[in-house]
Amino acid sequence: MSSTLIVLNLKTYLEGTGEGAVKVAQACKEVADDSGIEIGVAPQFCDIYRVASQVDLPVYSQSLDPVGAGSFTGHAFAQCVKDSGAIGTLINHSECRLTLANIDASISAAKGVGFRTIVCTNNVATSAAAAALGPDYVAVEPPELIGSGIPVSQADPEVVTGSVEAVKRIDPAVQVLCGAGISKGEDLVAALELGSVGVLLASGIVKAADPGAALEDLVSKI
Ligand SMILES: O=C[C@H](O)COP(=O)(O)O
Repeated sequence: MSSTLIVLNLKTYLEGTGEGAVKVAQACKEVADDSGIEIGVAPQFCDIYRVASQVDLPVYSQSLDPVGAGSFTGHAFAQCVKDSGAIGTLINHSECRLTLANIDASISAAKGVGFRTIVCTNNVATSAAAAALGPDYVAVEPPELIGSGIPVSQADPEVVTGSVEAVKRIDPAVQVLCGAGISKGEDLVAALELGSVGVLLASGIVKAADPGAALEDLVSKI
């Protein structure tokens, strides 16, 4: 496997009892195996167990709450998310934002169960702030480009290069992903050329008529 990382966030695009998520995850696995590129998938909480038990692929939760076992109604408890089969989590996605204190606490909760942590940010300043909290990855995504079909690598390359520089300055061990509007092979190549190690993406693949073919295109140029 190369060190390039692709994480496909399924958001709440898929209805049903998880069959759709399993199908997309299987397509991810096939493309990962064929290309040698690591691909992970982030289904809804209710689909984590089903996806993780049916597909041999890294599964992430879409968020994680900074709570332990106890009286925490409506929260996602790290140990249970892990027991469901996840190996990591997104934290602070633009569509599920947390306070700075809760980002820090969620990273701690995730690390407490050995999770890979991907903290989402919206600009260079928040990328630097997130890096100071020591996650494994910072994923920078300008909110206005999310779901737009306009790749961040084209519309706002400076937010990627700026985040890479800022994160490196704060903690060189933290790696940078970028996302928003990424869907094609040239978008992934551009993301890597801007200094990120991979992409966090969603609509361009999940909403494609053939997600498997869209994934093949995504990895076709590296
Ligand atoms: O988590 C994924 C990002 O929000 C990007 O979404 P998008 O690929 O639909 O723009």
